[in-house]
Amino acid sequence: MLSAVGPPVTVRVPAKINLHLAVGDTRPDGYHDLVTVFQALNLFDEVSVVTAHAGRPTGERLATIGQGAPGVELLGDLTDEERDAVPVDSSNLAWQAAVALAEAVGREPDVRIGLRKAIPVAGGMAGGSADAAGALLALASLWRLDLGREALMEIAATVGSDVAFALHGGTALGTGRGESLVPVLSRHTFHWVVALQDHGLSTPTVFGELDRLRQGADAEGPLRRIGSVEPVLEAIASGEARSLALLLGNDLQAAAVSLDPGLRRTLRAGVSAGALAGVVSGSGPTCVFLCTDGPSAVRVAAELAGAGVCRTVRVAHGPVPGARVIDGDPTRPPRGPGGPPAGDPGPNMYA
Ligand SMILES: C[C@](O)(CO)[C@H](O)COP(=O)(O)OP(=O)(O)OC[C@H]1O[C@@H](n2ccc(N)nc2=O)[C@H](O)[C@@H]1O
Ligand SMILES: Nc1ncnc2c1ncn2[C@@H]1O[C@H](COP(=O)(O)OP(=O)(O)OP(=O)(O)O)[C@@H](O)[C@H]1O
Repeated sequence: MLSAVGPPVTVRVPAKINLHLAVGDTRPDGYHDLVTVFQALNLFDEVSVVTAHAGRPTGERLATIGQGAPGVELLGDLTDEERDAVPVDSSNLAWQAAVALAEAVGREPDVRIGLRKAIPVAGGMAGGSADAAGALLALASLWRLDLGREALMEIAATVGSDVAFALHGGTALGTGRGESLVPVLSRHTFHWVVALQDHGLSTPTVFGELDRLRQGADAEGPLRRIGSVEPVLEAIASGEARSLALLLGNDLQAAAVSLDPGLRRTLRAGVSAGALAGVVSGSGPTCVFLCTDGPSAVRVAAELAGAGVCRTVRVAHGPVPGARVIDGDPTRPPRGPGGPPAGDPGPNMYA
């Protein structure tokens, strides 16, 4: 186990889905203006940070596990494919967040970051962005920074377009690149089935494919774009799953399906299994299916799991809060005698 200076701080951070994702044309900076409705679901990564031994990472390839030098490591029982999909060098988004925060406060990123992942990688649920948000909050606690959430969200926006929402959580209207957020009233719980694939889709590739389809489509008439966001906000406020189901939409879906045609079968199978509606989340390939209630979601998940259209399924609900410190906050007492909350990752990785 790593021997490290001081106790680690652990943050739990949720996955996101997009209930509505309207994509504008390409901006001069290469991004697209978005109007999106994010919702955080109870599918979490955990990010632990601890002060590392002195010494800087050697070049691009950060120190390997066990040496206690600054760097990133993956925790928990991941398959080889999952480990291969997540870089543990300086390109890891949690590390990039640590560097961004360290630069913002004028210190060295002398930390070891441990990631316990449950959010699908490159799945359209902002798994890497969630780890970046988790690292920001955990380090703000470890370093006892007097930074409000607004200041963290500004730094988050420099790391990636989805990182600010991973801090914010709940349900929110995102504009700009997706980093400018306004909370959305959502007092009701919505029940989802999440269909995970055995592969990812590259976000920039999906956006590029949408641009290509839109250019090509001009010859045969414009590619349909999803409608305005106001009805979606009203449906969320009503808590009526059937109303919201009619309004789920994602301009990136056509591009994701163009790159991964099997998603058509997945989307059909979810509705055939009893979901009210399905949509690709973000840049995909994860598909999410809105169900009438919890028991219905369990039934849909069971049927979808056997339909041969995805690697596995999860039953989830939202909204849930954004990134939260769950252990080690030096300014708060440790977790109570009632033992760790459900889903605890087990013994402290740095113990
Ligand atoms: C698809 C969504 O997940 C919807 O929430 C996000 O827009 C993507 O957020 P993200 O993965 O954090 O994206 P970033 O890491 O900021 O950008 C990755 C790449 O996606 C494309 N990108 C991303 C966001 C955006 N508003 N327009 C874009 O065109 C750009 O090619 C960019 O270089
Ligand atoms: N901590 C991390 N966890 C997962 N992927 C990471 C991480 N750091 C870097 N990456 C890289 O970022 C890529 C995108 O990861 P991510 O899981 O955020 O995709 P995504 O869920 O599609 O994101 P989005 O929904 O924002 O498009 C992955 O292919 C992976 O190589």
